[in-house]
Amino acid sequence: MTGAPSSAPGPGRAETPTGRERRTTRRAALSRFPRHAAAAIALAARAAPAVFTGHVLLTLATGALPVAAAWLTKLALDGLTEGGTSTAALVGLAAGLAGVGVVTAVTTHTNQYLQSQLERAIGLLTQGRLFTAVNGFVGLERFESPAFLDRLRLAQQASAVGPGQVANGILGLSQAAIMVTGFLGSLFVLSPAMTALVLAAGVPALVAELVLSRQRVRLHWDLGPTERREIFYGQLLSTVEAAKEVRLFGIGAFLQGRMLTDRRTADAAKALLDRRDALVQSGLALLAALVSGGGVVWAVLAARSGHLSVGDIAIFIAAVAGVQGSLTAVAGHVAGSHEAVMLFEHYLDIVRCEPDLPVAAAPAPLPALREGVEFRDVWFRYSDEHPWVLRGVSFRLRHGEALALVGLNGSGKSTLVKLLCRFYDPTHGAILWDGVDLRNVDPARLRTRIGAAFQDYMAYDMTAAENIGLGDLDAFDDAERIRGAAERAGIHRKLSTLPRRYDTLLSRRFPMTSEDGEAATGVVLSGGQWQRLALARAFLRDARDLMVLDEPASGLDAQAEAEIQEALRTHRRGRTSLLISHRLGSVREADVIVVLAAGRVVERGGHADLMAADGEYARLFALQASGYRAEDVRPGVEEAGRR
Ligand SMILES: Nc1ncnc2c1ncn2[C@@H]1O[C@H](COP(=O)(O)OP(=O)(O)OP(=O)(O)O)[C@@H](O)[C@H]1O
Repeated sequence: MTGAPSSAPGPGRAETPTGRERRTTRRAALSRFPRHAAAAIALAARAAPAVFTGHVLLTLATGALPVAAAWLTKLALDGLTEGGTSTAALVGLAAGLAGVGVVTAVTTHTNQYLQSQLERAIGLLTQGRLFTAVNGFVGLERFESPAFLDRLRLAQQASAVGPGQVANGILGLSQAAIMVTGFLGSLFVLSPAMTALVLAAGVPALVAELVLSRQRVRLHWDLGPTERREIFYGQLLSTVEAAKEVRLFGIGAFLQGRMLTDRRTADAAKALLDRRDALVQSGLALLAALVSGGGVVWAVLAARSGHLSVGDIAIFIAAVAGVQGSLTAVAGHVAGSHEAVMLFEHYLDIVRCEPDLPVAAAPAPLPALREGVEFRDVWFRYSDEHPWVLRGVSFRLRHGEALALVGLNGSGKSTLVKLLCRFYDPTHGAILWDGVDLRNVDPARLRTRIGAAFQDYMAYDMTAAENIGLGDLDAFDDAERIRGAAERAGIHRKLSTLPRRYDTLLSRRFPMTSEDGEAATGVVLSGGQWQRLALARAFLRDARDLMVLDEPASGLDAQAEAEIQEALRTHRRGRTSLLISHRLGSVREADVIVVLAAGRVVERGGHADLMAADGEYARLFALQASGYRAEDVRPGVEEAGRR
């Protein structure tokens, strides 16, 4: 195959919505509101059923209390001014008022506590579900998509507080509705015209709040990349990994400038919305003040002409304020829950996301490797927008064989390994495990069969034992196996001398407590020591069918490299392995060497054959060997180096 396949779907494309798609999504979001609000409420109820029930009951009860207080006040005032009411009845009304006050005070704080408890329970449940979903993405493509990362950030925010906000918003809405109904009823008895006026004045507030809440959600989304960049610059300025270069190159102020520019951009957009918010709210507040002011004038004149009693005036003032306050609260709760539901959608999008790589409904079984792995005309690019990285790669790795991949930087070696672990699927062509296409097997099952040390290995801020044990959770607490792996990776001696040996924290990021309960300092390993630790982690999985080592010795000193090469040679014997290395001295003993150039296999064969062919491999080998001229190497050492 010579030409590049033309219609390959790129893995990143599906996650990058266009402006039109985003607008359609927003419109559709409104129609999905009831369904998603119901999902959020159901989630809240499931997180802590008893707390949720208590919170609902108290919230609804709190809605009726102000109406009851207003009526009790009216009756007491009328009783006092109009006469004919017994003292016992007046005392009863006063006691009722006091009782309402006591119940209000108690329920308010109890309800606040229940609300906090509910939010914590929801946060725990949703964070768990969110990261279960994230862990379920078997590939890497989503983690490289800016749209996905924005959605994940919003989902994290929304999952922690979203369902609680939705529940509170809807409960608050019900509470405000009870209050509005109670006060509207009271007001209607006194003045139907005023009731209509107060109600009409509340409608613009509702509409305005809805529009503003949509704008706020849109702003959250639009500012996603800016805010993530700001966090990125902030991390560069505050993590030890970047601190060296930041100081040496004197780029602290430069990065800080970029961070603050992003912050200013985000702040300017937020300030614009806040100004709009303030303007609209002030206008609405003015309207409300005019309506209630006019109402009070009318009530006083009506009382003067004998149409209203003193108690009527009291309940009128309470009702106008109550209706207006409740309508504002209704608008606020509608907007709040609308905003929370729209944010909660990001959470739902992630937890209900389709698998990132197609997983067969009935995956093919993946028994131990018997024949080998075959790359069959594999073409790959990271997305439609990216250039081809692999262009029709075909080769076989036979069972029990040690295969080395060599080639210049960027020729596609690590990409091949990522495809082999099925972090991505080939755009065209296939990778076959004993003849079975990797697309047809369960990725988790495939990975249990592979041991690997990646070029960009992880240095976990955990103890030494944990750093190795993560290689195989079955051996996580198996000190013997962990020590064995460390010995083979040549890091045991170093780990044995650490303050708490294998239990020493390999980080200064977190506090460590020593055996006597005192605070102790974590230890920092050198680059080469970390690389040995990463190798030990890989060795812990060495009973797996296939060992993949991507530049396992790039950071090691000459002696360590010789030791590791020896360990790898011993390990490879009779096992299937794939080694990537730029140090051609370490690949010469491989059974097969595959040379990649610009995503194509340009040579393959044993070291001697490739040297005899005098092609790309021989050129690279000679170039590297010229750095070790024979006259500079003592005879014994030269021999040892060749072993
Ligand atoms: N996640 C990614 N998204 C987009 N392009 C990528 C990604 N990873 C690698 N590439 C590109 O793919 C090409 C091959 O990269 P790869 O890491 O496979 O090369 P390599 O042969 O392992 O290089 P090296 O010897 O430097 O490790 C490079 O041009 C690189 O820019």
